[in-house]
Amino acid sequence: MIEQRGYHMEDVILKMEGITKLFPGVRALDNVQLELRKGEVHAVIGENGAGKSTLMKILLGIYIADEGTIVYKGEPVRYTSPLEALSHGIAMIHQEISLIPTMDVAENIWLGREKRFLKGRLIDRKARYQATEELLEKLDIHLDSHAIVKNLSIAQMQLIEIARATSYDADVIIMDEPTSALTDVEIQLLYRIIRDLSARGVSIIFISHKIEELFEVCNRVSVYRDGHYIGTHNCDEITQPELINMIVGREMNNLFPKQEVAIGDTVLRVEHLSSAGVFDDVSFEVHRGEILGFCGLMGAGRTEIMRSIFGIDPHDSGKIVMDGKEVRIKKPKDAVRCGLGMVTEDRLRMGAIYALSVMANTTIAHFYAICNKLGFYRRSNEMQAFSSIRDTLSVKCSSHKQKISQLSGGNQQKVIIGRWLLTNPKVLILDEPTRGIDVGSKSEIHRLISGLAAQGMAIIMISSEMPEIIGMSDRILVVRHGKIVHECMREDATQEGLITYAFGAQAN
Ligand SMILES: Nc1ncnc2c1ncn2[C@@H]1O[C@H](COP(=O)(O)OP(=O)(O)OP(=O)(O)O)[C@@H](O)[C@H]1O
Repeated sequence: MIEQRGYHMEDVILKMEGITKLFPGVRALDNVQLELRKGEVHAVIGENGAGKSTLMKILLGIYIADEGTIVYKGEPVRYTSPLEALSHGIAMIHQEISLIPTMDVAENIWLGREKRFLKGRLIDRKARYQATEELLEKLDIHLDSHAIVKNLSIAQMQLIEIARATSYDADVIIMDEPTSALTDVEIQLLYRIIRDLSARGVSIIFISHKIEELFEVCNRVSVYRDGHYIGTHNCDEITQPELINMIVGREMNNLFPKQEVAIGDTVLRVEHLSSAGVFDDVSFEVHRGEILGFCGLMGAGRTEIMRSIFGIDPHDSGKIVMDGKEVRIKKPKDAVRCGLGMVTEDRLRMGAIYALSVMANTTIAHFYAICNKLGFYRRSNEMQAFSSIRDTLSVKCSSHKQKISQLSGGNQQKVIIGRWLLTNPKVLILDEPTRGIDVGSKSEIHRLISGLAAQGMAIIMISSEMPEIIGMSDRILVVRHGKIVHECMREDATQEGLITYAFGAQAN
């Protein structure tokens, strides 16, 4: 828990009250409130579509509330743009990286506000790099201020975003799922930065779906559900199950509903697969009905191995064998023909077609199956396929015609996952299937994955969440620096053991 010092923790810096926001056909927020105190880390939590982003967008002036008031530092305010909010000390760090890839770290941080001389005609480059180094040092971020952003990892980019927000001397920083692309070590660094900012009196709004992390880093938590405010608690006065109850509005006693399934024959065998500098001599097999978990640190090569098996990226050597026969997969189309399906990690960028409806986005990879025997499109088949996914994954949308772009981030993800679930492959590869997805829907997706395995599908699941890997997999492989370094059965897996192998230390 963070200690507050040097100011009164009771000082309220921001109060949003009675906030209501209507979109055509949706009451996104209904009489909602949020109270932020000086120097606190305040978690904002709720299911996908609960209204968290809409509330933040109202604070930043991206949307105008239909009703309600915002009082900031004792004054009623109504900003008209994020830039205006920023100039008053409210900064937001988005999940999507908003840096310019071809510029370096320092240029990105000070873009548009560099120190100038010669009547503003020349930028003071020396001052820019000096200020960057001081800023990075203060935050203990080890990055070269001259490094070009496109050569950095997503995690490093996120750290630059954080550095940029702090460089504005913001009083309030909103962090939208800040740890979703970070490794365990970077998460610890981020927590330290947050504690440090908080100790200096900066208030942080922390949006996250990872319940455990709230207890590690937040002082209070406000819960929202279906556009309603449910309540606010001190994190040390509420238990994890109580919080989950508030979020989902019902008892959740089985977070990992894994069914015991008899494991069948080998479906997919990968032999000595290598790609120079990316992964090396990877061999494994997966059986019918089995859930094979792939864990490891971010950047360990798990995604790259799967992308190569699925034909998105090439490999240099090795064999892929499906049902006993060697197959050549050069592009994803070949993989689909062999009976593979893959839900990629960056499914929103790779998968969502924003101009199309929720229904079209769900059924697009399933098109032939929704036609009748003569090959004519059947709307009723499409409706049925869509409804089954909408209901199983609780996709929140106002109608099947709604544009996917209007759905909350988590609901968009559910649609893309649902799309692949409909194609009924022999082997389904899921890369971080529940990242960004709320706790209730997570458990629905787990139930669905487990149900698919029970029907004989082989599942390969990459996840960075250890409880998810251990809770769902029959067998677990640990990848480190592009190699499989450990294999264990579910009953022998412990979080500490897996993490030890992932970090490369010797486990006992
Ligand atoms: N521009 C829009 N047009 C129509 N409906 C919208 C728009 N933006 C949001 N909504 C709706 O408002 C509701 C709240 O969405 P919001 O994005 O605030 O949820 P969220 O809590 O941030 O969810 P997530 O965790 O999935 O990001 C959803 O039902 C969403 O479909």
